Amino acid sequence: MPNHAVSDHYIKVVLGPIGGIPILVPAAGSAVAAEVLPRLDGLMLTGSRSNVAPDLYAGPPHLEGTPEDPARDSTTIPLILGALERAIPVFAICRGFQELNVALGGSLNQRIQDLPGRMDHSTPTDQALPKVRTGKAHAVRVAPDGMLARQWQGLDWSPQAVPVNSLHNQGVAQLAPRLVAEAWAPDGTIEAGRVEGAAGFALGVQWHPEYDWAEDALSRRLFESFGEAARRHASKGADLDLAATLAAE
Ligand SMILES: N[C@@H](CCC(=O)NCCCC(=O)O)C(=O)O
Repeated sequence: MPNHAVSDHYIKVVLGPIGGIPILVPAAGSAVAAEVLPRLDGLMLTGSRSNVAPDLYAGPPHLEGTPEDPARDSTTIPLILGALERAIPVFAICRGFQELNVALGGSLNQRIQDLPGRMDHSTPTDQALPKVRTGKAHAVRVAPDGMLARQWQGLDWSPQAVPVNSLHNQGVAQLAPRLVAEAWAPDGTIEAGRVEGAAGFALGVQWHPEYDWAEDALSRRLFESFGEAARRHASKGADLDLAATLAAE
């Protein structure tokens, strides 16, 4: 029986540092996306073992057995484009970052570990020790004047080496025109990007800050900033509603 589900890590991070109420959007297509968007203060795109369909970025077919989720693709791509159009804050994590890149016209490498000179960014899902799967796997270099650097002002960190976890086989091949790279792995894999010209918070990361925000101040700050952006967006909506009510009187 197919299910629409999300890891409890995402529920906890919304209720925790984001300070919001999590609403799960079912992977039920563009019609649902259109109905849900006006009701959202922020859009967080979660990770998943499934992969964005290659025909969405003119890529080659996946290797046999590569998990896909076309129902999710048909929901998240319209959600992303609609959220950016409405200046709804967007925080895209792992598969979410890949969807953001594809939605804006970019493409993906399907198995980074098979590319010359590249690392293996995946973490075997059969490993019993959670820390091995969700612990820090490599460092990323961060743009010293970008959005990540602005979020992390005042915290103890170095743009040369920010440790992150790594649970992905795929990654950015061609960066979308509206995306600006914010972080890179040692092998050059783009690990984060912001949407140029976005009216609000619009960031994607290839790693999983939802796994370690309780002990990692940099991870926690990203969610806090996203929550602040969502509340700003909500208050603008409330102001518009009030203005419309007053105008109608
Ligand atoms: N399938 C894509 C995206 C990877 C991703 O979102 N991983 C999260 C997995 C969650 C978990 O296993 O704990 C890729 O492989 O690049």
